[in-house]
Amino acid sequence: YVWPSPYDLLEDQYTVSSGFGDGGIVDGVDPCSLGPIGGRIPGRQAAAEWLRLAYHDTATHDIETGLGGLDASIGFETGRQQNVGRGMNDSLVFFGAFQSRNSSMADVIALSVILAIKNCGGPSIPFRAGRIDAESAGPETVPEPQQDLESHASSFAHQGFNVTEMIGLVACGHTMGGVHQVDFPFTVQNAISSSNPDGMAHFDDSFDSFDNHIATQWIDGTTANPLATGFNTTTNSDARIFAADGNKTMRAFAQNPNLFSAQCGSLLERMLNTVPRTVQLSEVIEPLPLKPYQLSLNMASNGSLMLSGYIRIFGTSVEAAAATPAAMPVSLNWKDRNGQTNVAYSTSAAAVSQTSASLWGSVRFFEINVAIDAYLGISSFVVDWAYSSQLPLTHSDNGGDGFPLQDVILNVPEKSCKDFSQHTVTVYGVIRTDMGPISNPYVDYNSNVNQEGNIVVKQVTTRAALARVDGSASPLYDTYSATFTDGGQFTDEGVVTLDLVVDAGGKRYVSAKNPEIFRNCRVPVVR
Ligand code: HEM
Repeated sequence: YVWPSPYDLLEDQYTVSSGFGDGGIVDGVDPCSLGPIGGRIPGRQAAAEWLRLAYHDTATHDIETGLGGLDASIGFETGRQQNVGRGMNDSLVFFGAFQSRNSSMADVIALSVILAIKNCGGPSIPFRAGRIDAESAGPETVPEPQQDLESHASSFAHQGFNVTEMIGLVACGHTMGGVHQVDFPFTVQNAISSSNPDGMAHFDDSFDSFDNHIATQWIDGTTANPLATGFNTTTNSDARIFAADGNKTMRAFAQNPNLFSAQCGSLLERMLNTVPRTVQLSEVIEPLPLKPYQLSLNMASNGSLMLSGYIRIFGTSVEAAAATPAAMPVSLNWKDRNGQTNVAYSTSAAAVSQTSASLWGSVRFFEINVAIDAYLGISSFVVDWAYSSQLPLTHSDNGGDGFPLQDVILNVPEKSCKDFSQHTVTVYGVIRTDMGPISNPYVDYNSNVNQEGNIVVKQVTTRAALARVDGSASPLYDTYSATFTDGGQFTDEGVVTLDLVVDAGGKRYVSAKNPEIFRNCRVPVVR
Protein backbone atom coordinates (compact mmCIF):
# COMPACT_ATOMS: atom_id res chain seq x y z
CA TYR A 1 0.00 0.00 0.00
CA VAL A 2 1.05 3.64 -0.08
CA TRP A 3 1.39 6.08 2.82
CA PRO A 4 -0.74 7.43 4.42
CA SER A 5 -3.10 4.52 4.97
CA PRO A 6 -5.74 3.80 7.61
CA TYR A 7 -3.60 0.77 8.47
CA ASP A 8 -0.37 2.66 9.24
CA LEU A 9 -0.61 1.94 12.96
CA LEU A 10 -1.19 -1.79 12.42
CA GLU A 11 1.69 -1.84 9.92
CA ASP A 12 3.94 -0.19 12.56
CA GLN A 13 2.89 -2.80 15.13
CA TYR A 14 3.41 -5.60 12.61
CA THR A 15 6.85 -4.41 11.53
CA VAL A 16 8.74 -3.24 14.63
CA SER A 17 9.05 -5.70 17.52
CA SER A 18 11.54 -3.96 19.83
CA GLY A 19 13.75 -0.94 20.36
CA PHE A 20 13.00 2.48 18.91
CA GLY A 21 9.55 2.62 17.29
CA ASP A 22 8.54 -0.63 19.03
CA GLY A 23 5.00 -1.61 18.00
CA GLY A 24 4.62 -3.11 21.50
CA ILE A 25 2.71 -6.31 20.81
CA VAL A 26 5.64 -8.76 20.64
CA ASP A 27 6.86 -7.54 24.05
CA GLY A 28 3.90 -9.43 25.56
CA VAL A 29 5.10 -12.80 24.22
CA ASP A 30 8.88 -12.54 24.08
CA PRO A 31 10.35 -15.02 24.89
CA CYS A 32 7.73 -17.50 23.69
CA SER A 33 7.41 -18.95 27.19
CA LEU A 34 6.61 -15.54 28.75
CA GLY A 35 3.71 -15.49 31.20
CA PRO A 36 1.05 -12.78 30.88
CA ILE A 37 1.38 -9.32 32.46
CA GLY A 38 5.09 -9.06 31.69
CA GLY A 39 5.82 -12.58 32.89
CA ARG A 40 4.59 -11.93 36.40
CA ILE A 41 2.29 -14.97 36.36
CA PRO A 42 4.40 -18.15 36.51
CA GLY A 43 3.22 -21.31 34.79
CA ARG A 44 1.02 -19.48 32.28
CA GLN A 45 1.97 -18.61 28.68
CA ALA A 46 0.70 -15.45 27.01
CA ALA A 47 1.38 -16.64 23.43
CA ALA A 48 -0.84 -19.70 23.99
CA GLU A 49 -3.53 -17.60 25.68
CA TRP A 50 -3.65 -15.26 22.65
CA LEU A 51 -4.03 -18.16 20.22
CA ARG A 52 -6.79 -19.79 22.29
CA LEU A 53 -8.58 -16.44 22.55
CA ALA A 54 -8.50 -15.97 18.76
CA TYR A 55 -9.87 -19.46 18.18
CA HIS A 56 -12.69 -19.00 20.72
CA ASP A 57 -13.62 -15.69 19.08
CA THR A 58 -13.67 -17.29 15.62
CA ALA A 59 -15.67 -20.31 16.81
CA THR A 60 -18.87 -18.24 16.83
CA HIS A 61 -18.84 -18.17 12.99
CA ASP A 62 -21.72 -19.80 11.14
CA ILE A 63 -20.88 -20.55 7.52
CA GLU A 64 -24.58 -20.68 6.55
CA THR A 65 -25.70 -17.33 7.94
CA GLY A 66 -22.30 -15.66 7.47
CA LEU A 67 -22.59 -14.27 10.98
CA GLY A 68 -19.89 -14.23 13.67
CA GLY A 69 -16.20 -15.03 13.35
CA LEU A 70 -13.15 -13.05 14.40
CA ASP A 71 -15.04 -9.95 15.50
CA ALA A 72 -13.94 -9.45 19.13
CA SER A 73 -17.37 -10.66 20.33
CA ILE A 74 -15.25 -12.72 22.76
CA GLY A 75 -15.14 -9.57 24.94
CA PHE A 76 -18.84 -10.10 25.71
CA GLU A 77 -18.39 -13.87 26.14
CA THR A 78 -15.57 -14.28 28.69
CA GLY A 79 -18.04 -15.04 31.50
CA ARG A 80 -19.12 -18.27 29.78
CA GLN A 81 -17.94 -21.69 30.96
CA GLN A 82 -16.69 -22.34 27.37
CA ASN A 83 -14.20 -19.50 27.78
CA VAL A 84 -13.10 -20.26 31.34
CA GLY A 85 -9.66 -18.97 32.32
CA ARG A 86 -8.00 -15.73 33.36
CA GLY A 87 -6.10 -15.67 30.07
CA MET A 88 -9.07 -14.28 28.17
CA ASN A 89 -9.52 -10.99 30.01
CA ASP A 90 -5.77 -10.61 30.67
CA SER A 91 -5.12 -10.82 26.92
CA LEU A 92 -7.91 -8.38 26.07
CA VAL A 93 -6.60 -5.84 28.59
CA PHE A 94 -3.13 -6.08 27.02
CA PHE A 95 -4.58 -5.65 23.51
CA GLY A 96 -6.55 -2.58 24.61
CA ALA A 97 -3.41 -0.46 24.35
CA PHE A 98 -3.29 -1.05 20.59
CA GLN A 99 -6.91 -0.32 19.73
CA SER A 100 -7.47 2.84 17.72
CA ARG A 101 -9.82 4.33 15.18
CA ASN A 102 -8.06 2.30 12.48
CA SER A 103 -7.18 -0.80 14.45
CA SER A 104 -10.20 -2.66 15.76
CA MET A 105 -9.82 -5.07 18.67
CA ALA A 106 -10.52 -7.90 16.20
CA ASP A 107 -7.60 -6.78 13.99
CA VAL A 108 -5.34 -6.57 17.04
CA ILE A 109 -6.37 -10.12 18.06
CA ALA A 110 -5.50 -11.41 14.57
CA LEU A 111 -2.19 -9.54 14.51
CA SER A 112 -1.29 -10.78 18.00
CA VAL A 113 -1.56 -14.41 16.85
CA ILE A 114 0.56 -13.79 13.76
CA LEU A 115 3.31 -12.11 15.79
CA ALA A 116 3.19 -14.62 18.65
CA ILE A 117 3.43 -17.63 16.32
CA LYS A 118 6.29 -16.13 14.34
CA ASN A 119 8.15 -15.27 17.55
CA CYS A 120 7.67 -18.87 18.76
CA GLY A 121 9.36 -20.22 15.62
CA GLY A 122 6.17 -20.91 13.67
CA PRO A 123 5.16 -20.02 10.12
CA SER A 124 4.81 -16.50 8.69
CA ILE A 125 1.06 -15.94 8.38
CA PRO A 126 -0.06 -13.15 6.02
CA PHE A 127 -1.90 -10.33 7.79
CA ARG A 128 -5.02 -8.60 6.48
CA ALA A 129 -6.85 -5.86 8.37
CA GLY A 130 -10.37 -4.45 8.30
CA ARG A 131 -12.18 -6.56 10.92
CA ILE A 132 -15.09 -4.86 12.62
CA ASP A 133 -15.80 -5.28 16.34
CA ALA A 134 -19.14 -6.83 17.30
CA GLU A 135 -21.57 -4.84 19.43
CA SER A 136 -22.87 -7.89 21.29
CA ALA A 137 -22.12 -11.54 22.13
CA GLY A 138 -22.25 -14.33 19.56
CA PRO A 139 -23.76 -17.82 19.98
CA GLU A 140 -22.34 -20.35 22.48
CA THR A 141 -20.61 -22.54 19.89
CA VAL A 142 -17.06 -23.07 21.24
CA PRO A 143 -16.27 -26.82 21.35
CA GLU A 144 -15.66 -28.32 24.80
CA PRO A 145 -13.50 -31.35 25.66
CA GLN A 146 -16.29 -33.50 27.11
CA GLN A 147 -18.26 -33.43 23.82
CA ASP A 148 -18.09 -36.36 21.38
CA LEU A 149 -16.32 -36.50 18.03
CA GLU A 150 -19.51 -36.06 16.05
CA SER A 151 -20.37 -32.79 17.74
CA HIS A 152 -16.78 -31.53 17.31
CA ALA A 153 -16.86 -32.37 13.58
CA SER A 154 -20.17 -30.58 13.29
CA SER A 155 -18.95 -27.43 15.07
CA PHE A 156 -15.86 -27.24 12.85
CA ALA A 157 -18.08 -27.78 9.78
CA HIS A 158 -20.20 -24.83 10.95
CA GLN A 159 -17.06 -22.72 11.10
CA GLY A 160 -16.04 -23.83 7.60
CA PHE A 161 -13.51 -26.62 8.32
CA ASN A 162 -13.75 -30.33 7.33
CA VAL A 163 -12.51 -33.24 9.47
CA THR A 164 -8.92 -33.20 8.13
CA GLU A 165 -8.79 -29.46 8.71
CA MET A 166 -10.23 -29.91 12.22
CA ILE A 167 -7.43 -32.36 13.08
CA GLY A 168 -4.91 -29.88 11.68
CA LEU A 169 -6.30 -26.87 13.52
CA VAL A 170 -6.47 -28.65 16.87
CA ALA A 171 -2.87 -29.93 16.47
CA CYS A 172 -1.66 -26.46 15.43
CA GLY A 173 -3.46 -24.90 18.39
CA HIS A 174 -2.28 -27.45 20.91
CA THR A 175 1.42 -27.20 20.04
CA MET A 176 1.64 -24.33 22.57
CA GLY A 177 0.43 -24.00 26.15
CA GLY A 178 -1.65 -26.58 27.94
CA VAL A 179 -4.57 -27.20 30.29
CA HIS A 180 -4.86 -25.42 33.66
CA GLN A 181 -5.97 -27.50 36.63
CA VAL A 182 -7.73 -24.51 38.26
CA ASP A 183 -10.03 -24.27 35.24
CA PHE A 184 -10.25 -27.97 34.28
CA PRO A 185 -10.02 -29.96 37.54
CA PHE A 186 -11.73 -32.91 35.86
CA THR A 187 -8.93 -33.09 33.27
CA VAL A 188 -5.74 -32.21 35.17
CA GLN A 189 -4.83 -33.15 38.74
CA ASN A 190 -1.77 -32.80 41.01
CA ALA A 191 -0.20 -30.09 38.84
CA ILE A 192 -0.55 -27.09 41.18
CA SER A 193 2.66 -25.94 42.89
CA SER A 194 4.18 -22.66 44.02
CA SER A 195 5.90 -22.21 40.64
CA ASN A 196 2.75 -23.30 38.81
CA PRO A 197 -0.14 -21.84 40.81
CA ASP A 198 -2.74 -22.44 38.07
CA GLY A 199 -1.60 -26.05 37.56
CA MET A 200 -0.64 -25.84 33.89
CA ALA A 201 -0.11 -29.25 32.24
CA HIS A 202 1.51 -28.80 28.81
CA PHE A 203 0.23 -30.41 25.60
CA ASP A 204 3.74 -31.43 24.50
CA ASP A 205 7.38 -31.32 25.64
CA SER A 206 8.08 -28.07 23.76
CA PHE A 207 5.17 -25.83 24.76
CA ASP A 208 7.31 -22.75 24.02
CA SER A 209 8.08 -23.68 20.44
CA PHE A 210 5.66 -23.79 17.54
CA ASP A 211 6.85 -27.20 16.35
CA ASN A 212 5.41 -30.63 15.45
CA HIS A 213 6.06 -32.31 18.83
CA ILE A 214 2.31 -32.37 19.45
CA ALA A 215 2.25 -34.89 16.56
CA THR A 216 5.55 -36.75 17.07
CA GLN A 217 4.75 -37.46 20.72
CA TRP A 218 1.21 -38.58 19.84
CA ILE A 219 2.44 -40.96 17.15
CA ASP A 220 5.37 -42.39 19.16
CA GLY A 221 3.23 -42.84 22.26
CA THR A 222 5.25 -40.56 24.59
CA THR A 223 2.62 -37.82 24.80
CA ALA A 224 1.45 -36.46 28.14
CA ASN A 225 -1.19 -34.27 26.47
CA PRO A 226 -3.90 -33.97 29.16
CA LEU A 227 -6.59 -33.92 26.42
CA ALA A 228 -5.20 -37.12 24.85
CA THR A 229 -3.99 -39.40 27.64
CA GLY A 230 -5.57 -37.65 30.63
CA PHE A 231 -7.00 -39.65 33.55
CA ASN A 232 -10.52 -38.68 32.52
CA THR A 233 -11.28 -40.37 29.19
CA THR A 234 -14.42 -38.26 28.76
CA THR A 235 -12.32 -35.10 28.25
CA ASN A 236 -9.73 -36.78 25.96
CA SER A 237 -11.05 -34.87 22.97
CA ASP A 238 -7.61 -34.53 21.31
CA ALA A 239 -7.29 -38.34 21.25
CA ARG A 240 -10.65 -38.72 19.53
CA ILE A 241 -9.92 -35.87 17.07
CA PHE A 242 -6.32 -36.89 16.23
CA ALA A 243 -7.47 -40.46 15.47
CA ALA A 244 -10.53 -39.36 13.49
CA ASP A 245 -8.88 -40.24 10.12
CA GLY A 246 -6.96 -43.25 11.38
CA ASN A 247 -4.05 -40.93 12.36
CA LYS A 248 -3.27 -40.13 8.72
CA THR A 249 -2.93 -36.38 9.28
CA MET A 250 -1.03 -36.71 12.56
CA ARG A 251 1.40 -39.26 11.05
CA ALA A 252 2.15 -36.91 8.17
CA PHE A 253 2.73 -34.04 10.63
CA ALA A 254 5.02 -36.22 12.76
CA GLN A 255 7.10 -37.25 9.76
CA ASN A 256 7.48 -33.79 8.27
CA PRO A 257 7.98 -30.67 10.41
CA ASN A 258 7.85 -28.45 7.32
CA LEU A 259 4.48 -29.87 6.32
CA PHE A 260 3.21 -29.21 9.85
CA SER A 261 4.45 -25.62 9.73
CA ALA A 262 3.03 -24.94 6.25
CA GLN A 263 -0.35 -26.54 7.01
CA CYS A 264 -0.63 -24.65 10.29
CA GLY A 265 0.21 -21.43 8.45
CA SER A 266 -2.58 -21.85 5.94
CA LEU A 267 -5.17 -23.22 8.40
CA LEU A 268 -4.52 -20.46 10.93
CA GLU A 269 -4.60 -17.84 8.18
CA ARG A 270 -8.07 -19.10 7.25
CA MET A 271 -9.09 -19.11 10.89
CA LEU A 272 -7.99 -15.49 11.39
CA ASN A 273 -9.73 -14.46 8.19
CA THR A 274 -13.00 -16.11 9.21
CA VAL A 275 -15.06 -12.94 9.63
CA PRO A 276 -18.72 -11.98 9.31
CA ARG A 277 -19.79 -12.02 5.65
CA THR A 278 -20.32 -8.26 5.63
CA VAL A 279 -16.67 -7.56 6.50
CA GLN A 280 -14.28 -6.82 3.65
CA LEU A 281 -10.66 -7.54 4.60
CA SER A 282 -7.79 -5.41 3.24
CA GLU A 283 -5.03 -6.60 0.93
CA VAL A 284 -2.12 -8.36 2.69
CA ILE A 285 -0.18 -5.86 4.79
CA GLU A 286 3.60 -6.27 4.63
CA PRO A 287 6.34 -3.98 5.96
CA LEU A 288 6.73 -0.95 3.69
CA PRO A 289 10.37 -0.64 2.54
CA LEU A 290 10.37 3.06 3.49
CA LYS A 291 7.79 4.78 5.62
CA PRO A 292 7.37 7.99 7.61
CA TYR A 293 6.93 7.41 11.34
CA GLN A 294 5.36 9.97 13.69
CA LEU A 295 5.90 12.61 11.04
CA SER A 296 4.25 15.93 11.72
CA LEU A 297 4.08 19.31 10.06
CA ASN A 298 3.54 22.06 12.62
CA MET A 299 3.84 25.84 12.81
CA ALA A 300 6.79 27.00 14.91
CA SER A 301 6.49 30.07 17.17
CA ASN A 302 8.42 32.14 14.54
CA GLY A 303 5.76 31.36 11.94
CA SER A 304 7.76 28.90 9.85
CA LEU A 305 6.70 25.35 9.23
CA MET A 306 8.52 22.54 11.02
CA LEU A 307 8.62 19.08 9.52
CA SER A 308 9.70 16.64 12.20
CA GLY A 309 9.59 12.93 12.84
CA TYR A 310 11.26 9.85 11.46
CA ILE A 311 11.87 7.84 8.33
CA ARG A 312 11.81 4.07 8.78
CA ILE A 313 13.79 1.87 6.38
CA PHE A 314 13.01 -1.86 6.27
CA GLY A 315 14.72 -4.59 4.23
CA THR A 316 15.33 -8.32 4.07
CA SER A 317 18.59 -8.32 2.08
CA VAL A 318 22.11 -9.14 3.27
CA GLU A 319 23.02 -5.45 2.83
CA ALA A 320 20.08 -4.45 5.01
CA ALA A 321 21.23 -6.76 7.81
CA ALA A 322 24.85 -5.63 7.59
CA ALA A 323 24.30 -1.86 7.37
CA THR A 324 25.59 0.59 9.98
CA PRO A 325 22.83 3.20 10.29
CA ALA A 326 25.20 6.09 11.04
CA ALA A 327 26.99 5.39 7.73
CA MET A 328 23.80 5.30 5.65
CA PRO A 329 23.13 8.34 3.47
CA VAL A 330 19.45 9.31 3.83
CA SER A 331 18.15 12.56 2.36
CA LEU A 332 14.63 13.89 2.14
CA ASN A 333 13.76 16.12 -0.82
CA TRP A 334 10.48 17.95 -0.95
CA LYS A 335 8.28 19.88 -3.35
CA ASP A 336 6.81 23.24 -2.42
CA ARG A 337 3.08 23.83 -2.30
CA ASN A 338 3.00 24.47 -6.05
CA GLY A 339 4.68 21.14 -6.75
CA GLN A 340 8.06 22.69 -7.64
CA THR A 341 11.42 21.15 -6.70
CA ASN A 342 14.61 23.07 -5.85
CA VAL A 343 18.09 21.95 -4.73
CA ALA A 344 17.50 23.91 -1.53
CA TYR A 345 14.43 21.84 -0.67
CA SER A 346 16.48 19.08 0.90
CA THR A 347 17.55 17.83 4.30
CA SER A 348 19.60 14.88 5.48
CA ALA A 349 18.24 12.55 8.12
CA ALA A 350 20.33 11.43 11.10
CA ALA A 351 20.40 7.80 12.22
CA VAL A 352 18.57 7.16 15.48
CA SER A 353 21.21 5.68 17.79
CA GLN A 354 18.85 3.25 19.51
CA THR A 355 18.49 -0.07 17.68
CA SER A 356 15.19 -1.52 16.50
CA ALA A 357 14.24 -5.06 15.56
CA SER A 358 11.65 -6.70 13.34
CA LEU A 359 10.52 -10.32 13.10
CA TRP A 360 10.55 -10.00 9.32
CA GLY A 361 13.87 -8.31 8.46
CA SER A 362 16.08 -5.37 9.44
CA VAL A 363 14.61 -2.04 10.44
CA ARG A 364 16.25 1.36 11.09
CA PHE A 365 15.02 4.84 11.91
CA PHE A 366 16.32 8.25 10.81
CA GLU A 367 15.34 11.57 12.31
CA ILE A 368 14.00 14.53 10.32
CA ASN A 369 13.88 18.05 11.72
CA VAL A 370 13.67 20.81 9.17
CA ALA A 371 12.18 24.30 8.97
CA ILE A 372 10.22 25.04 5.81
CA ASP A 373 9.43 28.56 4.58
CA ALA A 374 5.67 28.97 5.09
CA TYR A 375 5.46 31.18 1.96
CA LEU A 376 6.79 28.32 -0.16
CA GLY A 377 5.11 25.50 1.78
CA ILE A 378 5.33 21.78 1.09
CA SER A 379 3.18 19.34 -0.88
CA SER A 380 5.16 16.06 -0.98
CA PHE A 381 8.60 14.53 -0.53
CA VAL A 382 10.76 11.65 -1.69
CA VAL A 383 13.72 9.98 0.06
CA ASP A 384 17.04 9.03 -1.57
CA TRP A 385 19.06 6.61 0.49
CA ALA A 386 21.46 3.63 0.51
CA TYR A 387 22.68 0.99 2.94
CA SER A 388 26.21 2.43 2.58
CA SER A 389 27.87 5.35 0.78
CA GLN A 390 29.44 2.80 -1.63
CA LEU A 391 26.08 1.59 -2.88
CA PRO A 392 23.89 3.37 -5.45
CA LEU A 393 21.04 5.44 -4.01
CA THR A 394 17.52 4.04 -3.88
CA HIS A 395 14.82 6.54 -4.78
CA SER A 396 11.77 5.95 -2.55
CA ASP A 397 8.79 7.81 -3.94
CA ASN A 398 5.84 6.01 -2.30
CA GLY A 399 4.73 4.25 -5.46
CA GLY A 400 5.38 7.20 -7.81
CA ASP A 401 3.78 10.37 -6.50
CA GLY A 402 5.95 10.92 -3.44
CA PHE A 403 4.82 11.00 0.18
CA PRO A 404 1.98 13.53 0.26
CA LEU A 405 1.78 16.32 2.83
CA GLN A 406 -0.60 19.25 3.05
CA ASP A 407 0.11 22.60 4.69
CA VAL A 408 -3.44 24.02 4.58
CA ILE A 409 -4.65 22.84 8.00
CA LEU A 410 -2.19 22.09 10.78
CA ASN A 411 -2.52 20.83 14.31
CA VAL A 412 -1.01 23.04 17.05
CA PRO A 413 -0.08 20.44 19.70
CA GLU A 414 1.61 22.81 22.16
CA LYS A 415 -1.58 24.87 22.63
CA SER A 416 -4.12 22.03 22.80
CA CYS A 417 -5.00 20.86 26.30
CA LYS A 418 -7.44 19.03 28.55
CA ASP A 419 -9.27 20.27 31.60
CA PHE A 420 -9.33 17.13 33.67
CA SER A 421 -11.81 18.39 36.30
CA GLN A 422 -14.29 19.83 33.77
CA HIS A 423 -13.82 16.86 31.38
CA THR A 424 -13.25 19.20 28.45
CA VAL A 425 -10.81 18.96 25.57
CA THR A 426 -9.51 22.05 23.73
CA VAL A 427 -7.95 21.59 20.32
CA TYR A 428 -6.06 24.26 18.36
CA GLY A 429 -5.31 24.33 14.66
CA VAL A 430 -4.22 26.83 12.02
CA ILE A 431 -5.67 27.21 8.51
CA ARG A 432 -4.13 29.05 5.58
CA THR A 433 -5.74 32.36 4.74
CA ASP A 434 -5.06 32.33 0.98
CA MET A 435 -7.06 29.28 -0.04
CA GLY A 436 -10.31 30.99 -1.03
CA PRO A 437 -13.52 30.42 0.90
CA ILE A 438 -13.16 28.29 4.05
CA SER A 439 -16.07 26.14 5.09
CA ASN A 440 -16.90 23.57 7.72
CA PRO A 441 -13.63 23.32 9.68
CA TYR A 442 -13.90 20.65 12.36
CA VAL A 443 -11.98 18.24 14.56
CA ASP A 444 -12.69 14.54 14.93
CA TYR A 445 -11.48 13.36 18.33
CA ASN A 446 -11.12 9.57 18.30
CA SER A 447 -11.10 8.12 21.79
CA ASN A 448 -12.52 5.22 23.78
CA VAL A 449 -15.43 4.56 26.10
CA ASN A 450 -16.21 1.62 28.35
CA GLN A 451 -18.80 -0.91 27.23
CA GLU A 452 -21.36 -2.60 29.46
CA GLY A 453 -20.50 -6.27 30.01
CA ASN A 454 -17.15 -6.10 28.22
CA ILE A 455 -13.61 -5.46 29.42
CA VAL A 456 -12.82 -4.15 25.92
CA VAL A 457 -13.32 -0.43 25.27
CA LYS A 458 -15.08 0.90 22.20
CA GLN A 459 -13.79 3.59 19.83
CA VAL A 460 -15.96 6.67 19.53
CA THR A 461 -15.47 9.81 17.47
CA THR A 462 -16.52 13.18 18.86
CA ARG A 463 -16.90 15.86 16.16
CA ALA A 464 -16.61 19.51 17.11
CA ALA A 465 -16.68 22.60 14.86
CA LEU A 466 -13.50 24.70 14.81
CA ALA A 467 -14.12 28.45 15.30
CA ARG A 468 -11.74 31.22 14.33
CA VAL A 469 -9.91 32.82 17.25
CA ASP A 470 -7.34 35.60 17.46
CA GLY A 471 -3.62 35.21 17.18
CA SER A 472 -1.31 33.29 14.86
CA ALA A 473 2.46 33.25 14.52
CA SER A 474 2.17 33.75 10.75
CA PRO A 475 0.13 36.19 8.63
CA LEU A 476 -0.45 33.26 6.27
CA TYR A 477 -2.49 31.37 8.83
CA ASP A 478 -5.53 31.99 11.04
CA THR A 479 -5.93 30.19 14.33
CA TYR A 480 -8.99 28.02 15.03
CA SER A 481 -10.07 26.24 18.15
CA ALA A 482 -12.74 23.92 19.52
CA THR A 483 -13.61 23.02 23.10
CA PHE A 484 -15.88 20.09 23.77
CA THR A 485 -16.80 17.85 26.66
CA ASP A 486 -16.36 14.14 27.04
CA GLY A 487 -19.05 14.02 29.71
CA GLY A 488 -16.59 12.13 31.93
CA GLN A 489 -16.95 9.14 29.58
CA PHE A 490 -13.52 8.80 28.00
CA THR A 491 -11.12 6.18 29.34
CA ASP A 492 -7.34 6.09 29.18
CA GLU A 493 -7.46 2.75 27.35
CA GLY A 494 -6.44 2.50 23.73
CA VAL A 495 -4.89 4.93 21.30
CA VAL A 496 -6.39 8.44 21.03
CA THR A 497 -5.92 10.43 17.83
CA LEU A 498 -7.37 13.60 16.36
CA ASP A 499 -8.04 14.61 12.78
CA LEU A 500 -8.46 18.25 11.71
CA VAL A 501 -10.53 18.79 8.57
CA VAL A 502 -11.46 21.79 6.42
CA ASP A 503 -12.97 22.52 3.00
CA ALA A 504 -10.89 25.30 1.49
CA GLY A 505 -11.22 26.69 -2.02
CA GLY A 506 -13.51 23.77 -2.91
CA LYS A 507 -11.09 21.04 -1.76
CA ARG A 508 -10.97 18.99 1.43
CA TYR A 509 -7.77 19.04 3.49
CA VAL A 510 -7.13 16.71 6.43
CA SER A 511 -4.45 16.73 9.09
CA ALA A 512 -4.92 13.14 10.19
CA LYS A 513 -3.93 10.96 13.14
CA ASN A 514 -2.49 13.72 15.32
CA PRO A 515 -1.40 12.42 18.70
CA GLU A 516 -3.29 12.44 22.00
CA ILE A 517 -3.29 15.63 24.12
CA PHE A 518 -1.71 15.39 27.57
CA ARG A 519 -1.26 19.06 28.53
CA ASN A 520 -3.38 20.27 31.42
CA CYS A 521 -5.23 23.51 30.48
CA ARG A 522 -4.85 24.75 34.05
CA VAL A 523 -1.05 24.62 33.88
CA PRO A 524 0.37 27.55 31.86
CA VAL A 525 2.60 26.80 28.84
CA VAL A 526 6.29 27.06 29.73
CA ARG A 527 8.44 28.52 26.98
C1 HEM B 1 -12.53 -29.53 19.67
C2 HEM B 1 -11.74 -28.48 19.69
C3 HEM B 1 -11.00 -28.01 20.90
C4 HEM B 1 -11.18 -28.32 22.22
C5 HEM B 1 -12.20 -29.22 22.84
C6 HEM B 1 -10.17 -27.60 22.96
C7 HEM B 1 -10.02 -27.65 24.33
C8 HEM B 1 -9.06 -26.99 25.04
C9 HEM B 1 -8.93 -26.98 26.47
C10 HEM B 1 -9.85 -27.69 27.43
C11 HEM B 1 -7.86 -26.23 26.79
C12 HEM B 1 -7.34 -25.86 28.17
C13 HEM B 1 -7.63 -24.39 28.43
C14 HEM B 1 -7.07 -23.86 29.71
O1 HEM B 1 -6.83 -24.59 30.65
O2 HEM B 1 -6.84 -22.64 29.77
C15 HEM B 1 -7.29 -25.76 25.56
C16 HEM B 1 -6.18 -24.97 25.48
C17 HEM B 1 -5.72 -24.41 24.32
N1 HEM B 1 -6.32 -24.47 23.08
FE1 HEM B 1 -7.83 -25.73 22.58
N2 HEM B 1 -9.42 -26.88 22.09
C18 HEM B 1 -9.88 -27.09 20.83
C19 HEM B 1 -9.41 -26.52 19.66
C20 HEM B 1 -8.44 -25.56 19.61
C21 HEM B 1 -8.05 -24.86 18.41
C22 HEM B 1 -8.66 -25.08 17.03
C23 HEM B 1 -7.06 -23.99 18.77
C24 HEM B 1 -6.31 -23.01 17.90
C25 HEM B 1 -6.10 -23.13 16.63
C26 HEM B 1 -6.82 -24.17 20.17
C27 HEM B 1 -5.85 -23.52 20.89
C28 HEM B 1 -5.58 -23.73 22.22
C29 HEM B 1 -4.42 -23.19 22.91
C30 HEM B 1 -3.30 -22.35 22.30
C31 HEM B 1 -4.50 -23.62 24.23
C32 HEM B 1 -3.53 -23.35 25.36
C33 HEM B 1 -3.98 -22.16 26.18
C34 HEM B 1 -3.06 -21.86 27.35
O3 HEM B 1 -2.03 -22.52 27.52
O4 HEM B 1 -3.37 -20.93 28.11
N3 HEM B 1 -7.69 -25.11 20.65
N4 HEM B 1 -8.04 -26.23 24.51
